[in-house]
Amino acid sequence: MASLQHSQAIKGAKVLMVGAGGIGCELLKTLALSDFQDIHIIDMDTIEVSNLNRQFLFRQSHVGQSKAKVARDAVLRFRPHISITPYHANAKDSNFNVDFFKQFNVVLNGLDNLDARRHVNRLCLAAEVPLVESGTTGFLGQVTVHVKGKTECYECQPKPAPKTYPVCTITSTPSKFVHCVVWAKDLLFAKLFGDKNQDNDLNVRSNDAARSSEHAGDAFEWSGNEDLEQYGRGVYDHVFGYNIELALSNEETWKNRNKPRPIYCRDVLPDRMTQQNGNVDKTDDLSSASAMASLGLKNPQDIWCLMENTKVFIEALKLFFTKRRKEIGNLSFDKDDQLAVEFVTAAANIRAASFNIPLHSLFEAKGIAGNIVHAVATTNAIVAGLIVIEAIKVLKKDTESYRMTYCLEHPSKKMLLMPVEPFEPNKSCCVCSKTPLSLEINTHRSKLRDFVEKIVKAKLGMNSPLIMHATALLYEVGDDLEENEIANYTANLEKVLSELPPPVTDGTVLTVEDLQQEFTCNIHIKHREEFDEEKEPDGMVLSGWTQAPPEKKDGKTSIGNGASTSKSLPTKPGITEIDIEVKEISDVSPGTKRKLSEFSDGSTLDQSSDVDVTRNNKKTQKHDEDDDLVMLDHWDSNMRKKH
Ligand SMILES: Nc1ncnc2c1ncn2[C@@H]1O[C@H](COP(=O)(O)OP(=O)(O)OP(=O)(O)O)[C@@H](O)[C@H]1O
Ligand SMILES: [Zn+2]
Repeated sequence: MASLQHSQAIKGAKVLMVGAGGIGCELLKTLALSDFQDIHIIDMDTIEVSNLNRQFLFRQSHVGQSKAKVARDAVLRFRPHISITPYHANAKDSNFNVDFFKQFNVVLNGLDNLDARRHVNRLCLAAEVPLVESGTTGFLGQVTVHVKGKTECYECQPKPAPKTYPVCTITSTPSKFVHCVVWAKDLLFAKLFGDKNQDNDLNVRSNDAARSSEHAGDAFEWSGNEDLEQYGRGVYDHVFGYNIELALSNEETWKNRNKPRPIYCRDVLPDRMTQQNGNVDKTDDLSSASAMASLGLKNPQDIWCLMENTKVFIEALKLFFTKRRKEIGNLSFDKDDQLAVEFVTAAANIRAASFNIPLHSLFEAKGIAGNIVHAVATTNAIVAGLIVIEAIKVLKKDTESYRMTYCLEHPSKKMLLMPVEPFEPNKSCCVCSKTPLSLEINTHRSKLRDFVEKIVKAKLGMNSPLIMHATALLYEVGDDLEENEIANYTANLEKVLSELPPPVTDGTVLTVEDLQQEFTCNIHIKHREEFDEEKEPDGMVLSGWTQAPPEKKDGKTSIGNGASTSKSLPTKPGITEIDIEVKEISDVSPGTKRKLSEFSDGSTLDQSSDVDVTRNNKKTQKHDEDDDLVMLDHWDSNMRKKH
């Protein structure tokens, strides 16, 4: 029986849930059944067909409706007297500001991306509202508690960087199927169907740059009246034939590598698939826009031969231009978009064939392209239960018993759940401890735009940044700016740092601020001439976020409360940096506080991705470059998991 204190804490609480997906639906049900009376839910999504078998509250008839509203209605059916307030909105919208957050006693995250997690973390810090964070990826899960001044914040532990590949591996020298998928999705798909103004490295680097770009301009543009099959064949020949020939002419590249072979459409598919101006159906029935369906290819687990991939490539391209023409120019790859997955699979396979890399099925390519980890409903349910347990402790201010709990894939010492005492705030965290950062950058070459995109937005997760050099404003985003201010900031973006008014040079301290997040940090600029293209592809290095843990005299890494440093927790599931201090769990009497160091399997999930641990990116499953093992590296804002 719950004590009076316990039930009063629950009944009097006003709770904000962010995310009504796999974890969020379980969480809402568990909150309602635990007697919570006042729950607010923010989710920006509507229900998709792909959510139906993954989120138990949703039905076919709900497709297209707000997740938050449907989840509310489903739970009100068995708890009609509680108050559930849904918001069909992005948690980053400006109306969810610090004052909005202040009305809640606790915030519970069931998110799927790093960006939103960081944003909510900052608002919780600013509003001084405790946050319970969560993430799952397959069988792995974690729940952590973040209370300002008492425990580390969500950003105290650096998140592992998303797996990235050197540009030249993707554009010119792929050696794994994943490189071909990244090329097909981020370059070719983006070039043909995405925003035309975006930078795109699609053109093969060549000494003859002028010739290359001249040719590229023609091949990718559809004139509007050109026969679509002919256009598709032109694109095909350009990227799989001509560009490969061009790359081959760069002999240095191939001295120690296997040469690719150019592939031309006529050699694979001599005959046209349709008559000129032929049988392309011009209806707008999006559900039938599938190249596989048109071509009679049924099994997504089949590996198509080169000819089948070629047919899917041409057919998918034609379908985009006939059935989804309005979307062209605005599309970005979505793993739930069947036609996009078909196109990317075919393009990746044709490129793989060219580079003598084994071909893969659509099912496999989709998994790689969408960074999919199949979700386990039970893990979501366990994690939702743990969130409620921690939320109740927070409401009772039972600080001593807060735990971060890790759900492991295999029992370790007969335990599947590993509770660990939370760490103290990291004194070098720039978010909760306001510690300055330092940035090595070439101030003569890097533009303000590079700094804004790669550091302020990507690394610091700011949405509406303001950048100051002493009292001078270099850049600002906002709805209330005057035209001349906008013109001024736009011009600044294109200037290299050392030419800004006033110049940003070695020794400058920039102040970067996001007013909505109430997050400010100072960045010390250090000029550096050269960067390693492979290891430092951004051309700049941000540091000072966290410091290495103190070395103990015996050489062991210090772990436990107070040692909340970058090394104190393993950051990837299965990678145990702390095996050195393993204790038998059986030695720990029930009720004894445990630290992660006491468990031999210290699997830890990073919550940046939707699984991010999903997470920063959904816990994300990536295929490791070196051994084709599926690796969880949790953090790209684009990463996704599957339920
Ligand atoms: N910035 C945000 N504001 C509001 N809701 C968000 C934000 N970012 C993510 N979400 C929501 O968080 C939820 C995360 O849930 P989950 O990871 O189960 O995703 P899903 O959409 O249900 O599944 P999948 O990503 O595999 O399609 C989603 O419903 C998503 O809409
Ligand atoms: Zn912190």
